[in-house]
Amino acid sequence: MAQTPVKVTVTGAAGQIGYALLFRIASGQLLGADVPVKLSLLEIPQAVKAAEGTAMELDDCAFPLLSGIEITDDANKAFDGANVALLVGARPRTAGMERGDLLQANGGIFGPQGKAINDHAADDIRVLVVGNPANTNALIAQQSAPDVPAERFTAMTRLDHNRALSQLAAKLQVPVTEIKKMTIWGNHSATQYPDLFHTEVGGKIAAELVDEAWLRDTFIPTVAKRGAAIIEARGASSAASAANAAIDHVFDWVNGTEWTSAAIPSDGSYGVPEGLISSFPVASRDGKWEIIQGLEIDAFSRERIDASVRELEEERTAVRELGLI
Ligand SMILES: NC(=O)c1ccc[n+]([C@@H]2O[C@H](COP(=O)([O-])OP(=O)(O)OC[C@H]3O[C@@H](n4cnc5c(N)ncnc54)[C@H](O)[C@@H]3O)[C@@H](O)[C@H]2O)c1
Ligand SMILES: O=C(O)C[C@H](O)C(=O)O
Repeated sequence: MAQTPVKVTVTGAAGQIGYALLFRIASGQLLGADVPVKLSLLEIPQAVKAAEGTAMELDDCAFPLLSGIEITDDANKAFDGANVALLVGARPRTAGMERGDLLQANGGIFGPQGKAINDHAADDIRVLVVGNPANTNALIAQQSAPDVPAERFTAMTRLDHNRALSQLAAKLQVPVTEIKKMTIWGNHSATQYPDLFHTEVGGKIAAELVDEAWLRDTFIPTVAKRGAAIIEARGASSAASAANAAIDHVFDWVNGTEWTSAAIPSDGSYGVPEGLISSFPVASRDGKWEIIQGLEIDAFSRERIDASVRELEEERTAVRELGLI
């Protein structure tokens, strides 16, 4: 273990996603099987004891790559020297609640955490926001961190991407590995647009392999409302699948990929207003996300991308009015 450990800060570490995430980070799945990590767990004071319990279990795994664990309720300490920040801690949506209801409840968490990242994180900090409403929480954190390059703040739509892969694979009876170029556009919400017009299966465009009614009336709503369906079925929001998607997002960001979905700050591509943190088809090269350019967007897709982007603009307006950015 010659390499200096990478410091990974996880907020909401005592929560259910935290429990599904931390062991995978410590085992090397977040950054690579040869990269030592140091974990920093941030929790609210009343959950610090539970985080200590999780840390005891992490110790008991004797992970060869885990070089240390810090636990704190102080964001300034938690992000001090952090190279990767996974902002999970937030209030989860419960049955019947829409993401808009969460803006006020969660907005206050992400401003101070963004400031702590700004003031204390390492120069190469990469931030993934998982806590909902993820895109707008990422925007709040980013706006509170003016010294950190804006593109280091991202939000998670990889779970939506993976859900779309799984639904399409089941429909076409193919392994997920045969599906290429899946794309989620927009917000991590029920307005998101999973796009099959650029997705390829065995070299053919997926939208041409399924009938339009299934695409419009089954596939899109099933993927977009999967979070609510999981809450309905489990009585709690998705946890292991969300942790899995966070691992996928950061692994690909650091190690590279030719095509996936991630919510990153818009540069104006595809008519998405600059600055909104919106999901795009992305590649990762040299440790940086790039929006895949040059895709043709037909009227069906345009309408759906625009609807989700409109929702992101409304959320941005709402948090501006609340004084959160
Ligand atoms: N983007 C996605 O795809 C996706 C998927 C699933 C869940 N989520 C979201 O992830 C978030 C966490 O979900 P969960 O199931 O782990 O929730 P949870 O309630 O089990 O855990 C949340 C944890 O965050 C902690 N917390 C609250 N405020 C905090 C703060 N200011 N600083 C540090 N920690 C804080 C709580 O004490 C709790 O331990 C929710 O917002 C949920 O909606 C997002
Ligand atoms: O939908 C939710 O509120 C939970 C989470 O974002 C999910 O997609 O599973």
